[in-house]
Amino acid sequence: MNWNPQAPSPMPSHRYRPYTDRVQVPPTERSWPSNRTTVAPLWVPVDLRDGNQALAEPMDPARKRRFFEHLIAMGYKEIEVGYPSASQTDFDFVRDLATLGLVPDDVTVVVFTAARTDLIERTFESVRGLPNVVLHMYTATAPTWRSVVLGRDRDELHRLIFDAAQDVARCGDTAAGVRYEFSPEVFNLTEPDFVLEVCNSLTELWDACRDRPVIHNLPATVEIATPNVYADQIEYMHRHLDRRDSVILSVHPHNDRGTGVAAAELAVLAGAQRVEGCLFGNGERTGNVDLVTLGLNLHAQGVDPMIDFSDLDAVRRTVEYCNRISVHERHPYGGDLVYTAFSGTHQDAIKKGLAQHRAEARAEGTDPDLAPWDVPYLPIDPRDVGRDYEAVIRVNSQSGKGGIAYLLLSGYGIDLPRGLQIDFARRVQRTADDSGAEVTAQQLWDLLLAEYGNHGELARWAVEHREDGDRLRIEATVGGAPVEGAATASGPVEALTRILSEHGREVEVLSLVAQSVSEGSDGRAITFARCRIDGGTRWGVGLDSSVTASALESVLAAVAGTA
Ligand SMILES: CC(=O)SCCNC(=O)CCNC(=O)[C@H](O)C(C)(C)COP(=O)(O)OP(=O)(O)OC[C@H]1O[C@@H](n2cnc3c(N)ncnc32)[C@H](O)[C@@H]1OP(=O)(O)O
Ligand SMILES: CC(C)C(=O)C(=O)O
Repeated sequence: MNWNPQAPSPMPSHRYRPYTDRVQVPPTERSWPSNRTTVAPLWVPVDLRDGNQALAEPMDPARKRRFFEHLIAMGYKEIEVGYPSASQTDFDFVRDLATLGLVPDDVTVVVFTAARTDLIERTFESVRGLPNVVLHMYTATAPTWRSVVLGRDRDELHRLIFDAAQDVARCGDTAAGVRYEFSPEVFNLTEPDFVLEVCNSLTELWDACRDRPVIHNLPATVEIATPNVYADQIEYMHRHLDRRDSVILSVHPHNDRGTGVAAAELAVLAGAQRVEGCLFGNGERTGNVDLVTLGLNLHAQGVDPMIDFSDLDAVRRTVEYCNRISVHERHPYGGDLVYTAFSGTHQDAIKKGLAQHRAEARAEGTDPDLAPWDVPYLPIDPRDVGRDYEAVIRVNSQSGKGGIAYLLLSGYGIDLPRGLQIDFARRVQRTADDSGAEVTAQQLWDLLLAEYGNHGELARWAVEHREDGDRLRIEATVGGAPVEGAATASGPVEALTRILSEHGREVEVLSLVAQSVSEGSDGRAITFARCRIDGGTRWGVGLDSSVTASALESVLAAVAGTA
């Protein structure tokens, strides 16, 4: 129940206006809701500029270089490398890229500048010698920025931008592979007709053509509305920008409302061809849109992101090292916990799903890593991004038999019989509840043996195969009482039950399952015995290098457990 609507609210929400009062959303014929994304847009990481300017400690040259090289290795083809007129570090970094030949031929570097002659000239100085360059000029265009920050009306601001664009055209040697980008900063709060007026004038001034298109980058500098509103704004520009085939329509969402990814995805449906963002969503305030999530969202829909995410942990380590900001455990695709289930029903479903996936791949003769994926609760196969199944299931007090069985199977190669899974899960839950902590595979193994195992009951044994059956001779203790004797039966386990009967212990072996243990067991056998004893049923587990001894021990352990 919400608080009493008559009482004063603790939240001063009345201070804020709905976006409908602030944004002019143009009337638009809207086709984006029924569009589908079937190819990846051009991704442009801006970590070295927008991400970097948001860091408490901007990257030093070594970090910048490591980040840049990782972006290249991942396959990014256009990379914003800095704001070279703003700092000597950025200027020197761009010069290093040029003089040390660090930029592959198929990669374009983007350099960022404000619309000021001195800054533009300095920016061009920084890129001398680089073959493929985009000069990216920006100016805020939204009403509040015009009046409060820049002190210019629409016409005056248009003049400022146009003059600076002329400087760009004067300094830029287009023959030498320089292209131009313009960002009307805070596009999402700017009147659409003003954006069109400014952008179209630059398209003409810079003489955009199909072979040398201009980039108009339309930022949601501060996210203020739901993503569908941004999509409407982008579709309107997509439909109305002049020389559309000579313009690359780019978007640059931020994440103030937590919907940066959705905004970018809908903007692409609405006609955007290029997306600027940062890996794992670093950037001003709540960050730029996250290029990792965007890329892997496409991957999860069967669309090649055209970026190599196959070692996502290495990407994450680089980003964390360079930004000095850690990636959250729940971060989509890259967080430590995102392929891990603790809860029982999820674990059960994943375990069944993985088993079915493997079985189907085997039946089709397909590599499981390449076979179609449809495993409950796992939108993608963790192995696609270099994660292992080991971490998929972890056990705590919320877990059930499926997860426990999965850990023992993956850790020790043993497949607990279903009845034992149910019985053991109750005991594990008690232990986890008591400690409040996670239970590892090793702890489960120890607990299994402690709860059901043999504890030195079988001191000596021998089986003689004879005409009339197997003759078993044993010396053992059960619940502290000695059990010694011999009996002949069709097998050693039946003979054991006869010896036990002679000692006053009636035991019926209901099932016996023997397996070999994989992990660090020196080829040991494990046997799970389900026995009816004194009117109840009880599980026993035997572990031994001999299969026969492990079977005998499992029965003795079941009897000892009831003593
Ligand atoms: C949304 C974004 O991410 S935008 C990028 C923001 N990034 C940064 O600011 C990081 C680097 N910036 C800097 O190092 C500095 O701001 C510099 C070197 C570029 C300029 O420094 P300064 O000359 O000291 O100016 P300052 O930082 O105070 O900038 C404000 C001035 O630039 C003007 N200005 C702001 N943006 C722009 C623009 N895009 N184009 C032209 N002028 C602009 C302002 O109106 C103001 O002018 P005024 O002094 O006449 O009032
Ligand atoms: C100027 C643009 C590209 C920007 O960084 C922003 O709006 O956030």
